[in-house]
Amino acid sequence: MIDFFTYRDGRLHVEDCPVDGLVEATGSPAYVYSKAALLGRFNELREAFSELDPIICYSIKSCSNLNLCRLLAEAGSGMDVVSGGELHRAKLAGTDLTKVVYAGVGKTDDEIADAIESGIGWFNIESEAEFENIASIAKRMGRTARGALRINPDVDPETPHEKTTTGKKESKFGVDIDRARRFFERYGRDEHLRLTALHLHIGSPVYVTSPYERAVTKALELIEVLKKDGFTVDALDIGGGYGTDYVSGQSPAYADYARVIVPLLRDFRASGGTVIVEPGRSIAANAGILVARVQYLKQGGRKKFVILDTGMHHLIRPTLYDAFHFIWPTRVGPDHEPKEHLEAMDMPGLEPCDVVGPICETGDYLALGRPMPPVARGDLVAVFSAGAYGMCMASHYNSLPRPVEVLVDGSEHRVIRRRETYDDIVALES
Ligand SMILES: Cc1ncc(COP(=O)(O)O)c(C=O)c1O
Ligand SMILES: N[C@@H](CCCC[NH3+])C(=O)O
Repeated sequence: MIDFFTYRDGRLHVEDCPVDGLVEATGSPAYVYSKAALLGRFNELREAFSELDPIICYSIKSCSNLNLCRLLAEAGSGMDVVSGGELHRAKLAGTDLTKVVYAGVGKTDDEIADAIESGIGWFNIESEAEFENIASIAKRMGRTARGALRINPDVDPETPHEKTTTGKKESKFGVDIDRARRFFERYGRDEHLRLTALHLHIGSPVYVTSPYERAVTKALELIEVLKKDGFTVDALDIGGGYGTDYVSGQSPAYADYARVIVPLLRDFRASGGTVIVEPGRSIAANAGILVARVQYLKQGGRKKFVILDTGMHHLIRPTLYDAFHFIWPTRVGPDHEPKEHLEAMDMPGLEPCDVVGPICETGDYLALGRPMPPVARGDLVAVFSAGAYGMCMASHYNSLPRPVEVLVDGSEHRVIRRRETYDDIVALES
């Protein structure tokens, strides 16, 4: 099982907190996070890449609750943001703003001015038009900002779903690597937006290390060419995308990625270059679960449906990317205590179920044909590895409130975002 989410005597615990007891107190559905898991992953990453002493910019989009951002900022993390709203969160979390990188293809004038005013580290520049706009805003403000050109190294990240590939040619993100020299020729001497860095982000999740190897190698070759052209690139942001265990043991450890990446960047670092990484999923995904209550069981033809009080409106990944999330009751008999996800689904006495939500969409499911131990109306189930791209992608579709968010620390738990009410849902409507 995943660290800090373990079964003891048939009861799922988050750290030392039994989940069923916790959810009796908070109600369901609930996103439940483990502080130790979150910080454990952050420290594991820092350790694995320590030789490069990178600026770690946690990717806020993956799980944006302020309490979690604050824990990471306190541990020394910078932030990767893609909007004014995320920059606002980074500020509220107490982030060192010089360690903020700002990506996104559609930054507005107001967002840009705010980021310049805030003194962020780098704008990750996604197009020629955007460069010109940021440079002219900085000039008007009498300020200087730093930019990193986002390049598409055109490597296949081998992500499991085409919707999460980003670093190939003809992607809306960044510019093709072949255009980079021209980009520097045109803009590399600007005084208000100093183009001194490169950025890449090849996709997410990337379960193999070789695409990083190819992408970083291409970036370093480009840096050499740019140097000969008379430009200095003193920072390289290699993005995020590291995998996580949706299925036990599915993903390489940070140390495996580092084994490939660190040697490539050793000389760049030794010559004074700054390395930046932007992990999101790999820090947050296995720090959180979504706990829901079984509302009804239903037979449809030969199919058995387990109908929950959560669904695609709270966790859209299965619907959007055909993503796998291990789902298991929070209380089980001795025959059904899971150790590994795939092995668990081979246990005797399971029945294939479609695990679905209350939303009026056929696509509203969390799993199809999934072997599950017997469950009854009123039981709680946990959807694992839901810490990243869970709550932050949740919606009010069908006017349903979003779940409460709870943080566990040892045997204590604390509500870090209260459950929404119906009044919250209509609060902004006149
Ligand atoms: C530019 C950028 N950086 C970082 C990330 C974080 O990726 P992940 O959560 O897979 O680490 C993303 C999302 O894919 C991204 O678009
Ligand atoms: N939201 C995604 C992947 C895209 C990450 C952001 N570029 C997921 O749930 O897996």
